[in-house]
Amino acid sequence: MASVIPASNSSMRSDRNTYVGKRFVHVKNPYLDSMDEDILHHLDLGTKTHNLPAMFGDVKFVCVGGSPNRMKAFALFMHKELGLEEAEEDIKDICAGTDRYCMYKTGPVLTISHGMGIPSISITLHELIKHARCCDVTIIRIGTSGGIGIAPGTVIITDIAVDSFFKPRFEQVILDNIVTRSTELHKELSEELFNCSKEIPTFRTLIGHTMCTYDFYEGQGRLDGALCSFSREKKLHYLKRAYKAGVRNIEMESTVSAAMCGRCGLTPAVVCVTLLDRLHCDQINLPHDVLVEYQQRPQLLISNFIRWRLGLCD
Ligand SMILES: O=P(O)(O)O[C@@H]1C[C@H](O)[C@@H](CO)O1
Ligand SMILES: O=c1cc[nH]c(=O)[nH]1
Repeated sequence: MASVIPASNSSMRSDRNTYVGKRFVHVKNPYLDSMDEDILHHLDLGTKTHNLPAMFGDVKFVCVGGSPNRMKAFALFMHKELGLEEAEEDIKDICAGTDRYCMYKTGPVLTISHGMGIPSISITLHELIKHARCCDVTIIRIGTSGGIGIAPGTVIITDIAVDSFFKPRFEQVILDNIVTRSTELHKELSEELFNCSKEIPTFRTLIGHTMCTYDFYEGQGRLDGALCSFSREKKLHYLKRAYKAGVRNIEMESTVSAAMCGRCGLTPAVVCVTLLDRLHCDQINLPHDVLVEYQQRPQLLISNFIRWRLGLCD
């Protein structure tokens, strides 16, 4: 791990929860304060080697998504949209010492890739949140998903993240207990995002429930995995029940993201484009250029939202 500040520097050990009158990021772990050093292994950062409060203290928006290339493209796009002076070549991957995740900072926007699935994003969020000394942070997952009963290319702003039983909960196994946490998202933020989407006439945006699964194949009722233990009829029956329960898309990170961020004082949102209609097919067979354009849709919406929040819109 690259050392950027002297190991003896103690100025970074600022007290937790020091912001008054603001919604600050807070951690719920009494053990962290007694640690002499904390190595954020998967981000290749650490409390003795990096001045984390100085690096991230001014962050107001955290944008996360699965793929490193997509998130790098988003960071470069935000850099342009915010009209920042720094040369594009100087925007470096903060986590370059590891190939697990990538991270870029452009003004108040931190962009991070989280890999695929609940365990992967959960590790990212633990390491991201536990030494964050920021306040009033909005965290938005910008992802892809499978739609239910809607045209591919539609962008869904999640109002409620639900599990495979259509329940708004995230079940975390802790030791040998199942701990259930709420997956409530921020209603006003979803509405604010939806209002921003009205300025973009080139694609459709909806608010709906998002189902989060532990798997892409059997877990999402696909018939094309290495294993399949149900019939086409059962699959369609399940997806139609999901639709009736308000689910409009399926992905793999929203419940844990809502549960963790909500508990730690970040305001979470989830905005995903749909790549297919699961009532019609299981395979994603879009031409490459269409896939790329679809993936840019949530990015465009979030860029508009951030510029609007920062007072940069006309
Ligand atoms: O952010 P991405 O596009 O990676 O999100 C969805 C959910 C899974 O991580 C992945 C499955 O293809 O795409
Ligand atoms: O069908 C899909 C497409 C993208 N991501 C998912 O999790 N499911």
